[in-house]
Amino acid sequence: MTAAAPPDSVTPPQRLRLRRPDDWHVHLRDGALLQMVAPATARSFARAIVMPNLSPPITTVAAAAAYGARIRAALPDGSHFTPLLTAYLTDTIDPAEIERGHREGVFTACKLYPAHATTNAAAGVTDLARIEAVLAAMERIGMPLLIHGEVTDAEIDIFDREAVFIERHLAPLLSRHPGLKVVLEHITTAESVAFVRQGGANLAATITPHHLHINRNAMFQGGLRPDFYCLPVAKRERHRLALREAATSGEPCFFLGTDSAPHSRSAKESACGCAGIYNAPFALESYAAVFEQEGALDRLEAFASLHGPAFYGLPVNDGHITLVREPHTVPPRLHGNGADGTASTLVPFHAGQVLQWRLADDG
Ligand SMILES: NC(=O)N[C@@H](CC(=O)O)C(=O)O
Ligand SMILES: [Zn+2]
Ligand SMILES: [Zn+2]
Repeated sequence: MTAAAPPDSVTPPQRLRLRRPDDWHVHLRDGALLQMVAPATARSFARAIVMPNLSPPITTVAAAAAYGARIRAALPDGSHFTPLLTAYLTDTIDPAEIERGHREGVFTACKLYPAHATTNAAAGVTDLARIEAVLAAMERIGMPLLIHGEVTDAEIDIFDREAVFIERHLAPLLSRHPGLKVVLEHITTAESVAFVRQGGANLAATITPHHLHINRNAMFQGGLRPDFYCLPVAKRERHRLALREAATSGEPCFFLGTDSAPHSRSAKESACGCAGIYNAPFALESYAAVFEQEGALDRLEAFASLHGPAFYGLPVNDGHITLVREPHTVPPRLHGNGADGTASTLVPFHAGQVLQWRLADDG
C-alpha cells in the first residue's frame, strides 16, 4: 500500500505555466558572440531590450536598424524573437535623431551610460546638462530613459557609487523631468529598492538573477573569481536580501532584466578583466530558483512577463512557456563558433551547479 499523498498545499508544484516573458536588459554583442548568445535569449524570451554599448556604440537610426537585422539573422529558423533596440546617449547626440528613431519604431528607449561607468561606456555622457534637450524630447514623446546608475568619481568607493548616483543625479533628474519614464537598470542596493519604491509610476527598476543569488563574497571565494565580477558590483548580503524581497514582492515597479553580458574567456581572465556575467542560457531557471526559495513562485509571472510590458506601454506576449521541475547541471563551459569561424568560450552563470527548474523544450 502506498502512503497517502500529502495535501496539495504542501506538494511542491512540478510544472509552472507562464505567459512568455521578456528580458528588459540584455547585451547581445555583435559578430561571433552575437551568433552564440542570441539563440539563448530567444529560447526563453519573446522580446528583449538590447543594449547599445557596441564598439562603436549605436547612436543613429541607421546603425540600430542594421544591428536589428544582424540580430534577426543570428536567430534560429522559425524564431519569433523581437529585439527592442536602444540608442546610446552621448554628449553630442541629436535630439531629432532620437525622436525620429522612436517615431519609426527603431528605438524603443535611450540608454544613459555615465562616461566610463562600465564596458564600452567611454563615449557616454559626461554631464547630464549636455543632454537636457534630448531628455526634454523623450519626456514629451513618452520614450523611456534607461540608466546605468553609478557615479564614476574615483574618490567615491565602488560599493557606494550607485547610492551616490541616486542622490547626486537621479533624484534631481526626476525633479526636472517628472513626466520622463526612467528605468534604473540592474539595481544592487537596499537604497535603490527604497528609492524606486517611493518613486511614482514613471520610475521602475530591473533586477538581475546574479544580484539575487550572489553577494560580494562570491568574487573572492577561495581566490579571485572573475566570473562573478560585473557592474554594478555585487554588494553586501543585506542588499541581496533587499533585492530578493523587492523582486518577489509583486510590486509593478520591479521587473526582469538579466543584464546578461558575455565576455570571452580571455577577456575575463586577464590582468584587467572585463565586467559582466553571462546568464542568458538559464536566466529564467535562475529567477525561478529565487522565487521558489522565497515562497513566491506565484509571483514569477508578474515579474517576468507582466510588469515590464505595463511600464513600457507594450502588450503582453500571446504565448506561454512551461517550466518543469527537472534538476539539471549547468555546463561549466559553453563553446561556440560564429559565422565567421571565430571560436568563443563562455562560462555561464551557475556553471557546474544544479538548477531545479528547466524550461520545457516545447515551451
Ligand atoms: N554589467 C556589466 O558588468 N557589463 C555590461 C555593461 C553594463 O551593463 O554595465 C557589459 O556590457 O559588459
Ligand atoms: Zn550597466
Ligand atoms: Zn548591462
